[in-house]
Amino acid sequence: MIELAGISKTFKGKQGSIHALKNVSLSVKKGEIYGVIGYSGAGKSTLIRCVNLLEKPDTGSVKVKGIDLTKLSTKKLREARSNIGMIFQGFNLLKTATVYENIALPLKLAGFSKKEVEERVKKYIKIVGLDEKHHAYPAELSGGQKQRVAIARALAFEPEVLLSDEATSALDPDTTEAILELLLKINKELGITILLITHEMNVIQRICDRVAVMEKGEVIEEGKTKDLFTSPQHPTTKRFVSNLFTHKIPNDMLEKLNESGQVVTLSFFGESSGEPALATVTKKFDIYPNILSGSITHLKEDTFGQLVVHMKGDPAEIHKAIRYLEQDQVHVEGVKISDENKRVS
Ligand SMILES: Nc1ncnc2c1ncn2[C@@H]1O[C@H](COP(=O)(O)OP(=O)(O)OP(=O)(O)O)[C@@H](O)[C@H]1O
Repeated sequence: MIELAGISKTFKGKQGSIHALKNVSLSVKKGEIYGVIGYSGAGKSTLIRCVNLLEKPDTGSVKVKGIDLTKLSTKKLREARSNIGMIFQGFNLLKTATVYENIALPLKLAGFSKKEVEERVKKYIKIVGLDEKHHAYPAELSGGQKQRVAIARALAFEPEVLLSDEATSALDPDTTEAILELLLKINKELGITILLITHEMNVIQRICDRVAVMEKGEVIEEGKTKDLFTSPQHPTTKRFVSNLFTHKIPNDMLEKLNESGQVVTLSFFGESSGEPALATVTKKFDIYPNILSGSITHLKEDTFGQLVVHMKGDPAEIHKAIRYLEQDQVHVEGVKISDENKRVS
């Protein structure tokens, strides 16, 4: 649905050139939710703005549904853009217009008939759950409600692609969760392909099928969200994942426990596969596992769990137990003593 190939973008500033994007390529399939994550300045905003050509790349092609937008005339580009909705961190609502008008005005300007405008506004206000708020002004709405209006405004054009530029970054955790649920609903029920940028790993974890990690204008790692959680490769990806699971085992405790066995992190998918596997190895091998900490979190279509376990026993038995767990689809990693003392590396 979206194909970016060899995108580069340089900004000329007072202090010289800034290479915001360096030869970035990525591909988003139809019906997918694709996330781009990176720390501030990584180039995420520039990248997403290149998709609808709010920012024109210096080199590379931007294909949406097979059409290279960089090659289109102004008129054709305007048409192509109507198939690409966008939502922003700051909502971008008209303060002096009601919820209804905020959604209706862009449609009117685009030439939709009065009847069509009315039908679409009503339909999408309902979909985003703001039926009671037709006549409210933005100042009377919470952050989450404002983002719902912005989503309805984007959906009213019935686009096949929705771009989300840090849409939940200004919201509290509960409201973020509700907006992510809404994005999931839009993706599933309306079949809209979503490309989002974020600096929050929980957004990726909760709704994205695939993810690209950006740093200094480049994609440093890319893959299925599931794979990134179990075996992140790049140190930056590892940092993002470990920030989500902070199983803090104090260094002195770790040293002591390692004298009588090994402390490991077990990562697994599915709500219950970790503990039953652990129960089985206890029966099969001469080891005594003790759970030190654990957590389970929801991915888009799965659950992901981590247990930090002290495996007490003979090293040969522990080794056999670990092999057994790995064959049972449990990812096992030793917990190292670290400066940060957060989690596994
Ligand atoms: N219009 C511009 N003029 C000059 N430099 C720019 C411009 N837009 C972005 N940059 C620079 O390009 C780099 C990438 O910026 P970008 O906003 O794409 O990163 P980001 O990952 O979205 O960061 P943030 O999360 O802080 O928005 C930064 O160094 C930024 O200062």
